Amino acid sequence: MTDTAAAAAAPDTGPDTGPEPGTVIRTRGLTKRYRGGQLAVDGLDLAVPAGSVFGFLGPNGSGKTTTIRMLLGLIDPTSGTAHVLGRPMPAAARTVLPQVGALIEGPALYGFLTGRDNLVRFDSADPTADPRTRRARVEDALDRVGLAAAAGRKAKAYSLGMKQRLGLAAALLQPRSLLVLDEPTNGLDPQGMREIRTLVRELAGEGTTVFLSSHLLDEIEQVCTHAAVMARGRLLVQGPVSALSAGARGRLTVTTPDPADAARVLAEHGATGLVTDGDRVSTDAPQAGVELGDVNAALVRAGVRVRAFGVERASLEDAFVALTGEGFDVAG
Ligand SMILES: Nc1ncnc2c1ncn2[C@@H]1O[C@H](COP(=O)(O)OP(=O)(O)OP(=O)(O)O)[C@@H](O)[C@H]1O
Repeated sequence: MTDTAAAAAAPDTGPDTGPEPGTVIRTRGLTKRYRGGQLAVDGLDLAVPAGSVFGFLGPNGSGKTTTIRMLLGLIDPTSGTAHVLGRPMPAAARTVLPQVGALIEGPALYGFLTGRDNLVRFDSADPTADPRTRRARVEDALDRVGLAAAAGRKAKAYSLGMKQRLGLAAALLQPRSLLVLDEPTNGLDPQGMREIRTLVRELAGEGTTVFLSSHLLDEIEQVCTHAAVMARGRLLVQGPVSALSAGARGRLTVTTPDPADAARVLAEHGATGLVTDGDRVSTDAPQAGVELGDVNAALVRAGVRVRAFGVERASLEDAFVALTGEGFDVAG
């Protein structure tokens, strides 16, 4: 039996506690072991709040695409459950998927057709789409992704960024509650990345929940309200991006012509993680309860000439390093 046949045969109920209100995607113990034995996703408990831009972050091979394929009912989990828009997947795929716009592994476009005609083709393939309003839907979708002016050009002449936007336009032909985008900026130049990020922010502003996978930490920081971090098929952490970054302490940096004295004074005040680099001495940010002004005063009292003094906010990357004890290796 194929995966799809198994999915169709599965009943629309399951041995789990069901969805949660305000949660657009909920998985419990979601696990996928491929036939070759590879454990791609291992006991994933994911909760994506309605209205969030949710970044699904992890190095290549960490299980992001496999998870997305299970969420969309394209492959069956080995065990565990997934609810999307409150319904179990893959059992409820037929009712759920029309409300979900998805862009995975690049859009399937006909290069010899214009951008507009590609959208007409997508719309015609949708049995629920009224042919009488097709033109308006297509023009509206082109407009939303900023391709109205280029709509009459053949898709093969489009840049990679334009092709991605055309794929998004196809996903937006119908109103969607949820957009699922697998590495939407992969392979794009900085301008193309900016276009996609702007579009994602706009869509989120209109109330669409966006679930996007990425291996780029700064991308997640720039566009996402929430994030989950995957490594080797397991979920390391999830939550609001601000809370994830806050989990890491940030760094206190002192710029001074007297770095050796500064390092000594900071060490005497219990600083950890001391690093001296030329005229900059940095340490882990002091624990809560330590008054930064006191640290600065101690430096000055000891004769250290302080040129600059400040705490740099922790980034998501700091949080990731703190969590895993290793850098974020995109090569996986
Ligand atoms: N069809 C398959 N059969 C066997 N193993 C697979 C299959 N698809 C993926 N894998 C393996 O499962 C693991 C997770 O892959 P997956 O593609 O889900 O990761 P990813 O985080 O999306 O990475 P990428 O960004 O490279 O797609 C990898 O070790 C991969 O080699």
